[in-house]
This record gives sequence, C-alpha cells and structure tokens, in this order.
Amino acid sequence: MPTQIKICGLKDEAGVDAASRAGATHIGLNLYEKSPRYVPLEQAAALRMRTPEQVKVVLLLVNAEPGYTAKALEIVKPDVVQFHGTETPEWLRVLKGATSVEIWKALGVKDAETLKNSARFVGAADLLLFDAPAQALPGGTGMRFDWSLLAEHRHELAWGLAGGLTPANVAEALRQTRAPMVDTSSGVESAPGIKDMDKIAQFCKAVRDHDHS
Ligand SMILES: O=C(O)c1ccccc1NCC(=O)[C@H](O)[C@H](O)COP(=O)(O)O
Repeated sequence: MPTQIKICGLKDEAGVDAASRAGATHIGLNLYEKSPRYVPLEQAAALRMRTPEQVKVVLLLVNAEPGYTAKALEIVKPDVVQFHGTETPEWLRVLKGATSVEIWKALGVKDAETLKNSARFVGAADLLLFDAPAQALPGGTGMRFDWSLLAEHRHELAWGLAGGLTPANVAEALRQTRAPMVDTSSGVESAPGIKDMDKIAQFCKAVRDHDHS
C-alpha cells in the first residue's frame, strides 16, 4: 500500500494544484483563525471544489463550537475532519453518530503515556495523527517528537505521522516509524503560511522513492 501523503495548510488554487499534481492523497484546509494557514469558510469551500476527486480534503478545526463545526461540514463538505485541539473522545463519539465524514484526531506526543492514552479514541476517531506537542500553535510548529516512542507502541487505530517532516527527513521518518501516512505543513513552505511548490513536489517524491526502495 503506498504511503498516504497529506499536505496541510493550503490556502490557494496553486497550492491545491501543486499538491494534487505531486501525488498527495490528502490536502488540509485550516479553519483555525490564529494560524498563518487559516482560510475563511468560503475559500475552503472553493478549494474543496477545485480539488480532484482522487485527492481527499481534510478540514482542520481546533476546539470549534458544535454549531460552527456543523456549519463548516455543511458548507465545505470535506472527506475528513481533523480535530487538532483538546477535543474529547466523548464529543467525537457524538459527532461520529451524527455524520458520515471521516474523523481524525491529532495528538501531541510528549511521551509514551500520550501514546498509551490514545486508546481512548477507539470508536471516536477513524485515525490518529501523532504530531509534536503544541507550542504557540497547536500544530504547524515544524517541531519533531521522539519517533522512537512509536517503536514500542501497538496501534489500535489507523494512524499518521506529523511534526517537522520535510523533503529531507521524511524518508528517514518512514524508515524509523513505518508510518502508513505522513503529514507536512511548514516543511513545504518558504515562510509561515507560504507554500513552496518545489518543496511540495520534493516531499511527495521522497515518499514515493521510499515506497519503491
Ligand atoms: O498548521 C497550522 O498552522 C496549524 C495550526 C493549528 C492547528 C493545527 C495546524 N496544523 C495541523 C497539521 O496537520 C500540520 O500539518 C501538522 O501539525 C504538522 O505541521 P508541521 O510540523 O508544520 O509540518
């Protein structure tokens, strides 16, 4: 199975086109207003329409109100909704019962305990995205966590790796972790919130080269 690739924090058509052309399987649209990668709802809906059918659209929310969450899902109609705040398994279970959209939960990995506790999302999320712990922002920090923690972990859910992944280190990350999915945002940018089309292509190529090695 080819590694799944999510390019997160796209804000315009050029980024969506570049990620799709490069072979990303998922693109992320960020509705968190404090992020340099924020897109307003209407822009997210327009980019969703622009995205080719084979590429899944991931809508990113951080501790959003239920009403706003419902509105965002209705307007953008994503394939996946990624929760990147302190959303509880209980809340995600409620949402899961009310929508057919795929649900991902991002977790900032501090230590082995974070991974152990992630089992509480079984039945609440379809996939766990293991990311670096929150800094000033909950995600998109460009920081890595200790990948060796994953070696001891028995995954009970589908999962992906995020946090500080770049074209230069993603092959090594895949070798060490055997992640079925990788996610990057700042690692394919020239400045916060500004995607670099060449880096997107290099990232996807590095993943595909690793898949074929
Ligand atoms: O990217 C952001 O600005 C962001 C802000 C708030 C919550 C989540 C955010 N990004 C979520 C992602 O899925 C990123 O791709 C992930 O955190 C990895 O980011 P990076 O370390 O920059 O590759």
